[in-house]
Amino acid sequence: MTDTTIEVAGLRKRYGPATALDGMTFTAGPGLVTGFVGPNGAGKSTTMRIVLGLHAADAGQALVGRRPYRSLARPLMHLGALLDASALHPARSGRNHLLWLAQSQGLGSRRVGEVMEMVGLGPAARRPAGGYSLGMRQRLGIAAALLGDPPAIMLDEPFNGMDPEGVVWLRGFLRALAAEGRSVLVSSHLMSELQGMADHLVVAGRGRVIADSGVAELIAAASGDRLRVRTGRSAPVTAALAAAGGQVVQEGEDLLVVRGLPADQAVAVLTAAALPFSELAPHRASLEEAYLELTRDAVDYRAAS
Ligand SMILES: Nc1ncnc2c1ncn2[C@@H]1O[C@H](COP(=O)(O)OP(=O)(O)OP(=O)(O)O)[C@@H](O)[C@H]1O
Repeated sequence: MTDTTIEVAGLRKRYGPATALDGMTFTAGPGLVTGFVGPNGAGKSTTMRIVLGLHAADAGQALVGRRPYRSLARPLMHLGALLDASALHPARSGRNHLLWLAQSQGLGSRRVGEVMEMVGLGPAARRPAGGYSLGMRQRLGIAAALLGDPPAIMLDEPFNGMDPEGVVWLRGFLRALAAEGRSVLVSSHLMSELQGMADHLVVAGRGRVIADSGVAELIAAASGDRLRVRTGRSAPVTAALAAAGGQVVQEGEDLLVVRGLPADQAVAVLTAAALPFSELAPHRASLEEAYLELTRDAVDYRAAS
């Protein structure tokens, strides 16, 4: 498969007085699911619109396989994208919507049937798309993105409106696309959707990248050297671990968080003192915790607490 990295470099964009992009720079490479996350207004959709040539950047460039999207003769065969799942003719069936798209790109009708089946819309193919649920429209949009069997896929908030079964399906589906060597860029503002799926995370805030890192590294950094200790005897356990050099914080009735003490040493201390515990393990941060840590200073629209 050709290397079709999605690359944005130094993108700037203003809408009147509002700065939407302020030097957005990152790449989404082959074989990886890259999560593109950030608070509302961070510039994710604007970046994707510029990649597709729908909006012009004031500065910087966006490339797909080293070429601007607009210069590609048959773009659906290079990059498949879903920006707005509701952009369809309500009276047209899902199948006819795709047929119309396929014809515009010189693709045959067989591929339409294939992609409808891939996204699980086979049984609803001939129903008017106006009657599709949001989750079904997302599936139709993903089918459209796959029409040209492109080596790069870019989806804006594809989990929106999906039921839990749909979320599980889409996670596995995107992982499989990446495993075939495709570049997969997926925006979201719910970390839970990306947990266990994204290999790489680009975190945007106020129009620029504030973190660009492998998911494993991000989680390790946010996890720190903390231990979770669950015990019914918090007071003597706290005293014993503190005496061994740990900094102990009580997080719940029977839950302690300990810094500065390796797990094997903590076990040895508690065992020697014959103190009981039902859990003792390194704390592993969720992707959500890692993200909140990173974006603490970049949230424009935080709800009043
Ligand atoms: N067509 C437009 N006209 C005016 N302002 C715009 C336009 N598109 C985006 N903006 C502004 O640019 C900024 C970035 O918006 P954008 O939609 O790219 O963010 P986002 O990260 O996709 O947010 P969300 O998570 O809410 O979808 C926001 O301040 C937004 O109000």
